[in-house]
Amino acid sequence: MIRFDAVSKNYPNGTTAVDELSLELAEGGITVLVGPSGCGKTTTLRMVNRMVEPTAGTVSLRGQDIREIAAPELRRGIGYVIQHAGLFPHRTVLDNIATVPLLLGWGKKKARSRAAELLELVGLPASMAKRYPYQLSGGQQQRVGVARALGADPPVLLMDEPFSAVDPIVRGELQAEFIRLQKELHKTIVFVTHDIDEAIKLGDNIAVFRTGGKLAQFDTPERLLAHPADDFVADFVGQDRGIRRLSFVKAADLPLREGLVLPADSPVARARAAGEPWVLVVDGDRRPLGWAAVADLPAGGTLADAALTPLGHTFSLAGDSARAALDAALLSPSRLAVGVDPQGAVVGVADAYELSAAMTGDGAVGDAAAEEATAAPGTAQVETTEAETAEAAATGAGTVGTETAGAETSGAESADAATAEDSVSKVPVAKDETVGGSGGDADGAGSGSGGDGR
Ligand SMILES: Nc1ncnc2c1ncn2[C@@H]1O[C@H](COP(=O)(O)OP(=O)(O)OP(=O)(O)O)[C@@H](O)[C@H]1O
Repeated sequence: MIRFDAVSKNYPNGTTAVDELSLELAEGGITVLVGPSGCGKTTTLRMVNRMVEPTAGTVSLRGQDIREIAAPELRRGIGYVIQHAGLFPHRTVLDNIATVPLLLGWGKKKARSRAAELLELVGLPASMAKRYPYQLSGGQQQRVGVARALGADPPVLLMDEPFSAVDPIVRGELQAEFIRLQKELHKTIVFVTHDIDEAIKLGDNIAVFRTGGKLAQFDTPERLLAHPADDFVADFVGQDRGIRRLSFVKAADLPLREGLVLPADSPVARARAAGEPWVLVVDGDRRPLGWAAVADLPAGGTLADAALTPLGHTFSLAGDSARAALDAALLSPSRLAVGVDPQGAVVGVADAYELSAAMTGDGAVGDAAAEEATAAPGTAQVETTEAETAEAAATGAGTVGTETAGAETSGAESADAATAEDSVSKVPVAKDETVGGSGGDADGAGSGSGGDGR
């Protein structure tokens, strides 16, 4: 639904921020733009809401060239979340969230009641409504930023490093909450991060950029991990991509052995006949009781007479990934992983070798989709020059510097002064002008990000 056709952005100083980008972002999905600093992620994101205008090519939204849509109208349907949330410091949490509905002329009561709903939606207690941003933690502020962007229920959300400024634990919580929220809302989300783990966790599709604004690969997380298009992507994705890839292989598809699973009333001789050092003893409902070490079994009788070693943890064939299965094998006293069905009954066991062979051999489990992977254009990496780096620092493009509360407050104040519907058109302009002062876009649209959540 968002489509880039041969889109480039060149700045007068000779920087190519985005180079002939062609990309189609799925409706209702999360597309993550990832890559090293200065590779054009933020520029690409801002071309979607016309904060940056392309030098060449076309960006279209649901089939319509966005140049045909007035920027204020376009932005009404596009929520915008930035690093550090960019909340208005002099407004309460509730009024921050109500910003866009108020600008749209909803009236105070309706806007605030919508804001209260959104507060709950992002997992914040109603008691926080009257607080000011400085009275919230970084993670809470970020939730308010997300709630504000959702104010007018826009179908599209642009998120620029929204979780980068919080510690890893809070970040994990925000990511989990975000996944939950998206399951409910099905927004079309473009999400910028420099963190490949975050990209893999959140993205339905991932666009990896290299310096020079070139798209290196556009793929699902699974395919990116299984088939990086070139050395640059492989390096960027990381050394442990094999292990991480297992998260996308369903445990249900793994081959398991049943011969080592024996009911407690089985004769000891049967366990010996299995020819393996361990057997798994189960009850009448095939629930696991524990491991029996064959070498330590009594001479006769049944497995009910044997001393059992506790199980370790099992993995679920219904919901777990191959990664959980491999983990279960590595931690198991027998080095065998136990797969159970939703009722907790044992389906079978496998060791780490069998599991990894199934996952990495010819015709490996979960590889069918990966086979469809298309090779991405493997263009040479363009190094960022020192001058460009200095330019980036000076303009503060995509950095916190442009996203100061002060800049956003000015935008807000301008908005407050204008009439409601009018201010919808004026806010982005006021904001761009304010921020543009720190080094604007060549088109005069301003390179700074706004904080009005739209
Ligand atoms: N207004 C501008 N004028 C000149 N060059 C610019 C301008 N804005 C951005 N650039 C350059 O365009 C390139 C891409 O910048 P962009 O902010 O899109 O990168 P990014 O991938 O988001 O980086 P980061 O992860 O560091 O935020 C950089 O080299 C940057 O210096």
